[in-house]
Amino acid sequence: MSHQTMVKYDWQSGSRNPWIICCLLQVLPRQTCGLFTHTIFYKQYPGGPEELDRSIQGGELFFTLLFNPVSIFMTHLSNYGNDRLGLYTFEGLLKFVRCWTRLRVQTLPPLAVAEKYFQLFPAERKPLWQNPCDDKRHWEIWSKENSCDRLPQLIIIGPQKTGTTALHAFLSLHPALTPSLPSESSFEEVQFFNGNNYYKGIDWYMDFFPVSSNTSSKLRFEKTANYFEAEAAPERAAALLPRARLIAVITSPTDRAYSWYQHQRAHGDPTALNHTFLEVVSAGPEGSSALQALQHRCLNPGLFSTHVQRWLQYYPATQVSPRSQ
Ligand SMILES: Nc1ncnc2c1ncn2[C@@H]1O[C@H](COP(=O)(O)OS(=O)(=O)O)[C@@H](OP(=O)(O)O)[C@H]1O
Repeated sequence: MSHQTMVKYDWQSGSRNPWIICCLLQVLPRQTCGLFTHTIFYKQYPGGPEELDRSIQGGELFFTLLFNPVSIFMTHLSNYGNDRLGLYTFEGLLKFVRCWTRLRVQTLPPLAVAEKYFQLFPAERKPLWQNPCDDKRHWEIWSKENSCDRLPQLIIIGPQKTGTTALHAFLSLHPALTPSLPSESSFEEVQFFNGNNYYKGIDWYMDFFPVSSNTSSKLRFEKTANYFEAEAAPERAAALLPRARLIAVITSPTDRAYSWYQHQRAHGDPTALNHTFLEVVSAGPEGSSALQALQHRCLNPGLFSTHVQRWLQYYPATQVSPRSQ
């Protein structure tokens, strides 16, 4: 057997590493890259060729195929024509499966596989970023320029109008804390876990936390006040920053709602300018959609229990610090 390249994607690590359908492009999830991304000889297979044969004949590779509805194995395109170790591996695997199981093995062109995959795993149409530093295999194939010291350990999650700007300013003065860099569009807020910035990826997020020699020992933090009520934020934050500490500021929901109403008036929101606070908070279903939307923004973040409970589904209570003003 001559030299060949085999790339194996490990489906058994349990890590969710999905990709997305974006701009009409279907990108299949590339699972954790497990074994070989370099050229190897059959005889030099780690543990000996019998290890590879064992994996094919009822071992790890066989189980990978057995337990996953869709298996994707890749080889580098340039090696595709003469990847003899790949051909050996998969011919052997298919023979073994046909001989010993009743599985009907199907092959499909890439687009059809993508369609099938997203049909089976619709939740994976959207990404859920995880910390590459938590898995040695991810970390090893990650860009050399990246560092594990570029994610926050503390997040002020809001809600809006509870004094989060002041809290952010006070914490920024502390010598042991480093705030995220200000955003051009949203000032001190990064706005990553709650909206479309999330799709810009973790490199985009990490750029808010530059590493420098005198800050690496400091605790990095960011504040985004509308993470608190954003439905997707707890799961996303916990996937990337499972050990982060969170601060939520709890204040009177009425004061908070009124502050938001005034905020909107100050920003020239016509609905807030044309209605009293009482009209906004007491509007019924017959009110205009703009009025309903304003009412929602006034009241929804104040449903503290609902939102805190959602965060507690993803973070242990010991990491969430509700703070009253
Ligand atoms: N230390 C302290 N204690 C209590 N309240 C405080 C404090 N600092 C600021 N504030 C009041 O908080 C309101 C602004 O909240 P935020 O900074 O969270 O607003 S924002 O969501 O970032 O826009 C805003 O409330 P209103 O003045 O009622 O609008 C601030 O006055």
